[in-house]
Amino acid sequence: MEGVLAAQPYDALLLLSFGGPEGPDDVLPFLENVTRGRGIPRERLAEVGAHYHLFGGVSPINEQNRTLLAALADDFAAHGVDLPLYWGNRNWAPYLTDTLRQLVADGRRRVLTLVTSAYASYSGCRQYREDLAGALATLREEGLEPPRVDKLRLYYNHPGFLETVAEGVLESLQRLPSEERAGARLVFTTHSIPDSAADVSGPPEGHGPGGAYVAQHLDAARVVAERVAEATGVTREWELVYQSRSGSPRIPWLEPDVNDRLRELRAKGERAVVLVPVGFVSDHMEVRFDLDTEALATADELGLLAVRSPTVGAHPRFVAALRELVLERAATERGERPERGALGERGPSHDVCPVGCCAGRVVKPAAAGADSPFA
Ligand SMILES: CC1=C(CCC(=O)O)c2cc3nc(cc4[nH]c(cc5[nH]c(cc1n2)c(C)c5CCC(=O)O)c(CCC(=O)O)c4C)C(CCC(=O)O)=C3C
Ligand SMILES: [Fe+2]
Repeated sequence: MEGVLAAQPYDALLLLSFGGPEGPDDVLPFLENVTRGRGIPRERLAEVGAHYHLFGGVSPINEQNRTLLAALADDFAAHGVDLPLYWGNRNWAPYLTDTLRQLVADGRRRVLTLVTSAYASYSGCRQYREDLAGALATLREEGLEPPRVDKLRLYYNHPGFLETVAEGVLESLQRLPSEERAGARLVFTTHSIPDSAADVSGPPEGHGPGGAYVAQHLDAARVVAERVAEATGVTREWELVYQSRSGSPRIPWLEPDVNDRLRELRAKGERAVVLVPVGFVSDHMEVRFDLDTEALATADELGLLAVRSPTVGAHPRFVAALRELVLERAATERGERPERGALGERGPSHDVCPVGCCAGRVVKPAAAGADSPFA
């Protein structure tokens, strides 16, 4: 038992996520929320709306977050961690601003935030910090005293994340016919983002082609590939590809696209692949549609054997990792020097985003970082 002091000085953990529609009528307003003020072509919106309608207008992401919260609550209780859990989203109810009002009403003054993105990028890191700043500013305008808000370090290279991904790959290999297993390649996937966003992802000293976004994914993929090689005794080829591109076709985004790459691999005579969505933390729409529906259909047409390995979701080892990260940060805030687990070559990420980290196209206030206008 870690004991009730373990999470001090924090008095709440806030799960901050993307949000998704919960029925057909929600799809369009949700997409309008997502794309407000961004240059997403109308046709792309209609196309993405159709993906949601294929699933009854329901994104799996909200249910996955409810499951994660329940698993965190159980894990915390089992380890004597007394930290109330809250949940707010960027694009759909429960909206972040409403959740922060509730936190204040409940008397919470020191909040630690866990976002459902494991890597550095504008969309996965700074934009969530901007969401926090916007919500805190609203509270202040309403005459409420905003709580102090911190954000957990990026967890893409935490042992409990990467070991869970590797275990999923090993299970997935078992789903291939035994004679195809040894030859199967690992095709890691993540969300494509504009090259210009990738280049400025992470702290300024790492800005340059691909930035921290690409470097972190390559580091994570390498660790997983090595674990799988050790466990199977087979060193197989691996690579990182991209999916879910949107935006104007004239603007360069990270490539190759997973579907294009599957075609090339088949043309080169490859027979089997494991698609590893290492860039995502749950089987939300980008996984269910862009991989399970579209990429697996591409593979099928090509006569390429393909299986998709699981995301970490609410796997107990990942949930334990989140608890470890919370306790680590709490200890750091108390002035202790806790162990900070990290696999791969890049070491543990910073606790506090420096100025210029994951820069956006325009400078907006962002909370929970060195440039936060809030305490
Ligand atoms: C890096 C990244 C992550 C991973 C990190 C993280 O998890 O945060 C992520 C996650 C997600 N993205 C999601 C959905 C969407 N993303 C869109 C648009 C965009 N994503 C981008 C990047 C990312 N997105 C970018 C650069 C755009 C272009 C517009 C813009 O600059 O903002 C659009 C608009 C239509 C379209 O263009 O596809 C939608 C509907 C959902 C929910 C899925 C569900 O409902 O289950 C999730 C978890
Ligand atoms: Fe997205």
